[in-house]
This record gives sequence, C-alpha cells and structure tokens, in this order.
Amino acid sequence: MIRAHTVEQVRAAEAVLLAELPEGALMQRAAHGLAYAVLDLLGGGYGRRVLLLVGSGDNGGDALYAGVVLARRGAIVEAWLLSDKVHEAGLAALRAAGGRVRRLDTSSPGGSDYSTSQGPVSSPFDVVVDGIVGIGGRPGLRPQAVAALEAVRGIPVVAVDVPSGVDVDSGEVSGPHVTAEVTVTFGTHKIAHLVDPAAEAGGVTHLVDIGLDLPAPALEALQPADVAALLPRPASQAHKYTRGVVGIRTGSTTYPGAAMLSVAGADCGLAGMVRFVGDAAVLDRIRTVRPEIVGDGRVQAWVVGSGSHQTAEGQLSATLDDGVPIVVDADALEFADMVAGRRAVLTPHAGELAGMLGADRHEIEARPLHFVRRAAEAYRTTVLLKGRHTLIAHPGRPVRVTTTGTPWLATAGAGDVLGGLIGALLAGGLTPYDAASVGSWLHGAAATYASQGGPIVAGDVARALPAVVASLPA
Ligand SMILES: NC(=O)C1=CN([C@@H]2O[C@H](COP(=O)(O)OP(=O)(O)OC[C@H]3O[C@@H](n4cnc5c(N)ncnc54)[C@H](OP(=O)(O)O)[C@@H]3O)[C@@H](O)[C@H]2O)[C@@H](O)CC1
Ligand SMILES: [K+]
Repeated sequence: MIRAHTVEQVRAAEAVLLAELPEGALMQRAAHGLAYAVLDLLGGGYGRRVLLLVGSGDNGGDALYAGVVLARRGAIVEAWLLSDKVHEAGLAALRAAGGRVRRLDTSSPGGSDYSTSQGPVSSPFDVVVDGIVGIGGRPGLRPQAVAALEAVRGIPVVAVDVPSGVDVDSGEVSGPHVTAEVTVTFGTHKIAHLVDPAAEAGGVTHLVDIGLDLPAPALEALQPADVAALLPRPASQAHKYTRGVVGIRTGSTTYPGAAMLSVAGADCGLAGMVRFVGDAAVLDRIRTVRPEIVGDGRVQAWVVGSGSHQTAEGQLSATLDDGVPIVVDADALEFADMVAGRRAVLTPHAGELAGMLGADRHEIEARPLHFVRRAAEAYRTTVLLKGRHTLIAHPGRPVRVTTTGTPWLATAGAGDVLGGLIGALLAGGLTPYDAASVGSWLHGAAATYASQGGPIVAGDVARALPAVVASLPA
C-alpha cells in the first residue's frame, strides 16, 4: 500500500525523530536520498551541471546539502538564492564543497534579474533542483521564483519533497507552480503526490525512507499485493451461487451497447454468475456473444444506470427491495438520493458529480479530493470519482486513489465496463469501498495491459481483465 499523510501528521512524526537524533541528521538523510535520485536521473555526477533553486526554509536546506553530495561527485553546482533568508549551514557547506552561489536581488519584483544584475544565464544546466518551498509553503510562487523558473524553462526539474507552489494537503493548485519530472519526498507520500492536479505536476514520485513512525494515513493507493489480498477467489468447494451472482439492469433499446459493456465487465469471471434484466431483444443480443448470461432471479449485487436513459429511476427503485449492494452509474446518479446511507457505489465523472452536488464541473476538476469527500459524507456511502487518478471516498475511511491506467482509457463505454466489474466484486463479497477500489485498480491495469501503449476500446479492457487477475501475486 502506498500511504499519504497530511503535513500535520508528518510534522508530528518528524518532531519525535528530531528529538531522538543528532541535529541535522534527518536533513542529511533527506539530502542524500535527494542527491542519489538526481544522480540516477543524470546517469552520474561528474561534469553534470546542476542548478539549485533555494528558498528560505529547510526545503532549500535539503537542496543545498544535496548539492554538496553532487559537488563531491564531480558535478558543477550552482545555487540561486531566492530569499534573503537561507539555510546558512547548508549554504556554508555548499560553498566549502566548491558550489557557486548567486544571491538574487530579492527587492526586485523579478523577471529580468537574471540578465541584468546577475548576468545572463550562459550555460544551460542539465537539471534544476526545486528547493523553493516544501511542506511549509503556502500555495503559489513568489515573483522571484517565477522568474527563476522562466529563465531555466525546458530543463528537467527534480522537486524536493513537493513541486513548489502546489497545495500539499489538498492536491489543488491555485497559481504558478513547479512542474517536475521527478519529485523526491521524505518519510511518506503527501496528498499532493497522489491527487490531481498537483500529482500530475510532480511527475514520478520517489520516496526516501527517513525513519518516520506514522499514524493511519489520510489517503492510500492499492498496490498489486493489496489487490491480490482483497480479491474474492473461489474456495475449493465453491459453486456458482456461493461465489455470488451479479445482476445488471443497464442499457435500453436506444443504448444496447451500454448493456453489453456492463455485462462484459461483470462477466470477467470474478462472480459466479451474471444476470441481465432488461429488454428481451437486448438480452438476446448479449447471449449471441455471451451464452452464459441468464435472466432475472436472485442476486447479491446490482448494477444500474448506464444507458438506461428514461428508465433509470425505475431501474434503480426496482433494485432497492433486494437489500443488496448497488452500483449506481450514469443516468441513475440523478436519483442517487434513493441509496443514501445504503451499501452502494456511486460512480460519477466530474460532470455527473457536479450535477449531484450542484457545483460546477471545473470546480470538481480543480478540487476532486474535496468534492469526493463531500459527496461520500452527503450520500453516506462509497463514491468513486473518475479521473486520471480516480478517487474512492467512504465516510470515516482514508480516500483511496487509483494510480493504474493510461490516457487511452478515455474511451466510450469504459465506464460501463467498470460498473459491471465493481458489481461482480460486490457480488463476490467485497464491501462497496473495497469493490470500488479493487475494481478501479483492475480496470486501469487491464487498460494498460490491453493498450501496450496504443489505442484501445472498452471491450479490450473487459477482455484483458482475466489476464490481469492471473498476473497478480497468489
Ligand atoms: N522538518 C524536518 O525534520 C525535515 C524537513 N525536511 C525538509 O524541510 C521542508 C520543510 O521545511 P520548512 O518547514 O522550513 O518549510 P519550507 O517549505 O522549506 O519553507 C517554508 C518557508 O518558505 C516561505 N514560503 C512560504 N510559502 C512560500 C511560497 N509560496 N513561495 C516562496 N516561499 C514561501 C516562508 O518563509 P518566508 O519567506 O515567508 O519568511 C516559509 O517559512 C520539507 O518540505 C523537507 O523538504 C527534510 O529535511 C526532512 C527533515
Ligand atoms: K520543492
């Protein structure tokens, strides 16, 4: 499991360790981890040109001490100080190691300092280390930092702890910020490493263990071993009914494809049987390609909504009496009030969640963590907000983030497959929270598996599911 903690949790854990360790030891751990990540990116140190952007706090201190390690490895290190305040011991150590230092004119509003008072930026650097601001920063960047970044635009950036300028605890961005190839973080992931839009700004996250002892996380991301441990697997004496039956009430004569794709997601082999309840002509079409699909009867989970069009409300209310968990998707989300407080998974994209909460789509995209939590509290059930990093919230539990997937997954019908798959996992006995997060993980992994870097359609994702399940650790 990848876990992410809030700044407050990190500060508390750091305080314990700082009291136990000699002064500066924790920063040395961080700086060495950072330096090795930079060496890794550059393929070595000797002769490489490294620029450190150094802010006023310990984030800048990390960058300066990493510069010391890099200079000792033969790198040509230059530090641009963006504030009058600086980590003095780190600065002295960098100077002693042969690093060059430019103290920028911080009284200027920025912009032209680099070609006037400081001289032009003559030689390009191989890498920029962003030590502008870390977990102590406020969102946004000051003009000096903006100007410095502008002067080195195009050079790969390694961010120290977080890409400077993002809101660490929410993953929101509300002004200029760093966009990094790699972010080297310490002790634990922060929320901004997993939640968009900040997560996208940080590139690949590299975690350096500095020995923090941390409480329950605010956020978590399942890894293959977690998915394998949660996956419902058939017992040796299993039969189709003990494995669970999933019922699909999706599609319509207008949208038979939605029904076929929901069924394809459900019919991945993770439930014992799949029922389709809907138009007889649609069922006939499904059976021409999936003869194992049966009609109405008892189920352990329902999937409702995609392509249901005007029938969505009726389809949803028809499932309620069974008292089994329900996946509520697409057209049925408008009637999600009906499942408030019940075992359910609501699966909106940003536009649908905007409709449910009376918010604006762009607001949801800018603050996905905030809104998915709000929806889970409002509906008192599991809410899965689709996105590049899908979020799954359930009251009282850490929000789960899905980091599998590929941009090729943005294709028609992929959501129908996901709904069916989550239904199968619910029928197999998972809680709505686990079914949503395991389903979302498998869906993303199947897309990547099917895509191999190229385009895919929704049916490819469904077809890849058994292979992805088979590839999980036993
Ligand atoms: N604690 C530990 O044990 C360890 C900590 N570690 C490291 O320390 C980092 C946290 O260090 P920190 O607490 O000094 O805060 P940090 O983020 O460097 O700077 C905050 C200062 O910046 C300023 N500022 C604020 N907003 C700004 C903005 N938007 N743009 C520009 N400047 C802004 C503001 O100062 P001001 O200029 O306003 O006086 C504020 O005081 C952490 O991320 C990790 O890298 C590691 O070494 C591991 C051990
Ligand atoms: K930073």
